Amino acid sequence: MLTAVELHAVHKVHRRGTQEVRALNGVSIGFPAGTFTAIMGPSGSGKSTLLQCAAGLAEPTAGRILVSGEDIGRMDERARTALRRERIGFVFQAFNLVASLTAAQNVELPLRFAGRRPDRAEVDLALSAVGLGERTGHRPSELSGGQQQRVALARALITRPDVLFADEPTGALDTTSAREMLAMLRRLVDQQAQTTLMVTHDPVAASYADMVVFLKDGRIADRLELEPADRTRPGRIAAQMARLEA
Ligand SMILES: Nc1ncnc2c1ncn2[C@@H]1O[C@H](COP(=O)(O)OP(=O)(O)OP(=O)(O)O)[C@@H](O)[C@H]1O
Repeated sequence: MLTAVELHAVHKVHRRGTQEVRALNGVSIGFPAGTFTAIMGPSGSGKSTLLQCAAGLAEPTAGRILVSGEDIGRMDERARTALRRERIGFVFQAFNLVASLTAAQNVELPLRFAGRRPDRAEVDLALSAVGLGERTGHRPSELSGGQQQRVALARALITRPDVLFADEPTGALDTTSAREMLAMLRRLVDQQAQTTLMVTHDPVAASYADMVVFLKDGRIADRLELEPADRTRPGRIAAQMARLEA
């Protein structure tokens, strides 16, 4: 199986004034293409830092990161920008939509940044795929939280990225919208082999993944492989989290 993202002995030290915080402390792991991984761990364990480094949004202090087999540390700034714009999709807890633009214009943005003229049919299709075909002309303030996050998902996927990164994508959603978003992410993996890495605190959200990686103190503390029968059965994941937080 191809590995979409590989981390080799990755360290990340954040400097805050004279203080140093070791957010990642020698993380080595591969994420197979076409799979859905949830990253869990106590607050401050390094989850967001891992995602930011793997996506090329933050630079590791040491170690190597490969995306689709390419070492992103060896890329010049131009290549890294192109990687971020065209081969990586990102969804955040705060939807980060541009308030003055319509849903369709928000989805078009990554294509414009990549220097491509957006194709209206392509944008409409992306919004239909997330169930928003009727709302392409709405502005974010005219959409519910769940709908705004679906616009953000369509925007993240419009460039057909190798990897979709999601940092607490359901953190700001009500239970029903959260389940819809998770089911959508799962379908993308099952039907389009969309490699997905998601940081979450929620064992229910993690239970939609194929694998759960647990971080503690910047290291991988454990992994749990999930069978389809485990989906939406968060008990084992919650128990593992409780052990890590004990
Ligand atoms: N930009 C930064 N500058 C300084 N320290 C940082 C920075 N980003 C993260 N840290 C520190 O690095 C450690 C890991 O942070 P990170 O956000 O990756 O953890 P996390 O597991 O995602 O936490 P949470 O679940 O609370 O979001 C924490 O101690 C955090 O305070």
